[in-house]
Amino acid sequence: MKIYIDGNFFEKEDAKISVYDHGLLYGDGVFEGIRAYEGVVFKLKEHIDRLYDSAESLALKIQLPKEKMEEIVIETLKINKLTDAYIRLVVTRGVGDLGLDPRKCKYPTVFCIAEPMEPLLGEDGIKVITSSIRRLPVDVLNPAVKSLNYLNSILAKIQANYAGVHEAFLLDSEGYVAEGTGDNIFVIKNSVIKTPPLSSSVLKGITRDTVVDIAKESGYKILEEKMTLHDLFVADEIFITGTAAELIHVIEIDGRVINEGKLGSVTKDLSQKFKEIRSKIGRKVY
Ligand SMILES: Cc1ncc(COP(=O)(O)O)c(CNc2cccc(C(=O)O)c2)c1O
Repeated sequence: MKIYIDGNFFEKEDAKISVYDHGLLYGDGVFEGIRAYEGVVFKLKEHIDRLYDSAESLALKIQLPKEKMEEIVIETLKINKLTDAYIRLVVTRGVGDLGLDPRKCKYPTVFCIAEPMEPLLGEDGIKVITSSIRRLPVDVLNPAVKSLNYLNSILAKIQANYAGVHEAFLLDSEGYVAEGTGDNIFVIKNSVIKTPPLSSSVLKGITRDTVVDIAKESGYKILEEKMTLHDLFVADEIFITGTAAELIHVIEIDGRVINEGKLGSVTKDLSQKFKEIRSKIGRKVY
């Protein structure tokens, strides 16, 4: 595997960044997780737009134009001859003396990893718990910014691991359901689809947006609405969405079995429609 770092490609074992990189020292940076299917990078423009918005929100100036950043992703896939891949694109504040002041860093570090990833066949559903760790409030560290600060999610994931389940859901500071550690949440009740609004401390997931569009085009009633754990406990169906996860149904939450532990018809329909389009919307590599 060849890794892109600041204009050059390195073999995996030689792909290193400085210990003075503020991305490492302080989590000062942003990233995107992107997927390519059959030689098409799914919604590459949308991912690059979100990356630059996240950077802008942190006053992190990316000198490279968006077009160049897109080419970095394409070139990284080409040099590794990948068609179905998971891509990690990272921009840090850059190398600077010790001390968190961003002005110590003269220019950002940019690196891109691409690894083979077969499209998920749709796991057999997941069990989740509700974490006691609350999602960061929008006025503390806005989850809309996809930063390198993932400890909030990691602490919740540790709780899921100890509970022996796949995933943890986080509530926002008001107690409403926010999102998973690396995924958005959808709930179906009486054929109405709901997903937490951005004001519930969630990342505006690109898969989430795609599923909302598919649902609307399919004629479903879909709402962005604050939800409580009660809404999830009595749901007909629950599923999560994310670039890595795609769509995966939840079979149990905090011990409550959902839809008898089976894949629901709405989730199945949306998942099939997502699989149909995932290699058709985006940027061709070859
Ligand atoms: C907190 C959070 N919420 C929602 C999503 C889903 O967004 P997208 O539909 O745009 O992917 C994410 C993104 N989730 C994500 C992205 C990259 C890597 C990993 C990982 O688990 O290694 C997880 C995320 O990190």
